[in-house]
Amino acid sequence: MDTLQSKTSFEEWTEQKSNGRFTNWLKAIHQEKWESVINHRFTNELGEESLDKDTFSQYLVQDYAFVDQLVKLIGHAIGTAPSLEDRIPLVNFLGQVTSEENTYFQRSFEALDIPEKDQTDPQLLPATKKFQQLMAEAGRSLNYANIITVFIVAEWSYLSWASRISERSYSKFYFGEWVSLHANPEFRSFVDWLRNQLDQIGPTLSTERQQEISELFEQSLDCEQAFFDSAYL
Ligand SMILES: Cc1ncc(CO)c(N)n1
Repeated sequence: MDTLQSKTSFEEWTEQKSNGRFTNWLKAIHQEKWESVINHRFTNELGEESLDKDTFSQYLVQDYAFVDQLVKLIGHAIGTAPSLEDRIPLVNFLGQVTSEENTYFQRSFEALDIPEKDQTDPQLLPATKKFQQLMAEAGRSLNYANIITVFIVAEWSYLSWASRISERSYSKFYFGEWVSLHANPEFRSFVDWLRNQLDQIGPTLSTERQQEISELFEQSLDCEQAFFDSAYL
């Protein structure tokens, strides 16, 4: 396990690295939490298709509410991105979430017999509310770096665990497609592009602001962890 302290500044860290990406610094200083999220029991059971159907159903219901807030966050990212060139990949990704991913949820809800009320107005778990609040707050900051930091944790962590379990074939489409939605070449290149956005901004920020971004990255990881944990409550 990495022995880096969360206090290691980006400046200190890059001195020992040639071409160290800002987002790799963020991951390195929160390595333990990162590993815990991407190797969560939920992802392991999903990868073995041994995940309990009710556990997955509850997770999907909560996640659809997460996705609604994520769509709003992407809207804020689009509005605060520095140029049209930067807005376009965000717009395309937003299009995917609201088409392919949205219909994945619709088809899964039907296959899993999820009541209408749970699809449109579910009882939110505390972890879902907390994550929504973090995204809403980042959106309200109207600060592109803050906004994409939360966004990066969400997409990069999903890419990481999904890639680990994407080799096998799945008998249930709602398991298999949930993995392939987060482990395909287009998604991979979007996540890399998104990280690059922050890799470019990060090094230009003051040490204090870099520390704030690091804290936001950590809070986002905490939200991911709690979100998976609450599938088992
Ligand atoms: C909780 C959570 N984090 C990240 C993603 C990826 O968008 C998701 N669907 N749900």
